[in-house]
Amino acid sequence: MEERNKTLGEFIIEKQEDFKYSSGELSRLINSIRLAAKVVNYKVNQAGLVDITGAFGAQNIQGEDQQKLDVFANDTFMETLINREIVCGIASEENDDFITIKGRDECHNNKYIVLIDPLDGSSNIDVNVSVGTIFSIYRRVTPIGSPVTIDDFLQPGDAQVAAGYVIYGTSTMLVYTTGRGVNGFTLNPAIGVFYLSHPNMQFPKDGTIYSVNEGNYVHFPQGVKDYLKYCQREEDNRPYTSRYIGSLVADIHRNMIKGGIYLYPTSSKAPNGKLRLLYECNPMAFIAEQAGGKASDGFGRIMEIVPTELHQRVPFFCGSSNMVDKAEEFMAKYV
Ligand SMILES: O=P(O)(O)OC[C@H]1O[C@](O)(COP(=O)(O)O)[C@@H](O)[C@@H]1O
Ligand SMILES: [Mg+2]
Ligand SMILES: [Mg+2]
Repeated sequence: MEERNKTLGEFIIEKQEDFKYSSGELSRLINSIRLAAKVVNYKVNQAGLVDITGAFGAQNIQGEDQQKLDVFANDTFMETLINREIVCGIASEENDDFITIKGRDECHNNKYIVLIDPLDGSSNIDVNVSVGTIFSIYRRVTPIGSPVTIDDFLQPGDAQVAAGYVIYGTSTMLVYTTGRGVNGFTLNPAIGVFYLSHPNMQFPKDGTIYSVNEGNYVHFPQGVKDYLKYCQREEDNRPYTSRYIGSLVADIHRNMIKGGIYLYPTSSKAPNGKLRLLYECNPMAFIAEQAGGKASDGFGRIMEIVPTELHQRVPFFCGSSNMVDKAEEFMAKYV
């Protein structure tokens, strides 16, 4: 079968031996995420027609006003993952704490845990701009059969078994890695099947796009300010183009295809940055590095950070390797 016409299901079966832990569960887990993504995609596409936009009327542990679609997406992914008996624990941006799941035998015999940002780019839901879902998969570190603990979730990004995202955009794509490169699948909405449309995705080493919320400029560290001035200076192939969608998944997806860097630095409003290490930065970093890009906190690899809290935030610089290197050069001047 021609590579590009392969379905996600066929790809998963074929690549099964590629998974770090060649077990049926991981492929069934990726398949579960595919199913949930289709349900969320259907709702995202109805956002203008049914009452699924606007605030839900509650705040999450991050102190953010939950949007109705945040809650719908969270419920959908949670129910799908719980009912499929593959994972022993789930942590979500929308849940204060992680949840543990017992198998049919009422024991904790499943070996994978999932961390998820069910709806990324919440500020864009009501204005018909691309949003996404981000997921990160680990093998538990506590003994199989014993109760899941926070230690199973506080693992560095380098321990991820798989990670990926769904982008609900002009088309809906599922992009994921199991540590053997990055592959992108586009949904044919007419028949509800994901097809391999972007095999072996690669981050260009260089780019001319930088993505940052420049509204926070005055609060940025001096190294970031200097790097942005470098991007804007009339030299070589600069000034670069500034493109910021406000949905992490969409900004990084575009930069992975075209070349570019995404930055969410610290600021007075976000002393540790805004993005969460476990279910935003680590999975996007795994994707970026597997595609030949880089992901840093401004000084070192994101995936080497040893987490201390479920919802901890970190500064995030992610994209074309030469651009991340240059940004780190400017940051290093002020340590
Ligand atoms: O509006 P800001 O402060 O620029 O933040 C935008 C960033 O915040 C996020 O929306 C955070 O994700 P959530 O929408 O999942 O909370 C990112 O997707 C995006 O890159
Ligand atoms: Mg997010
Ligand atoms: Mg979110």
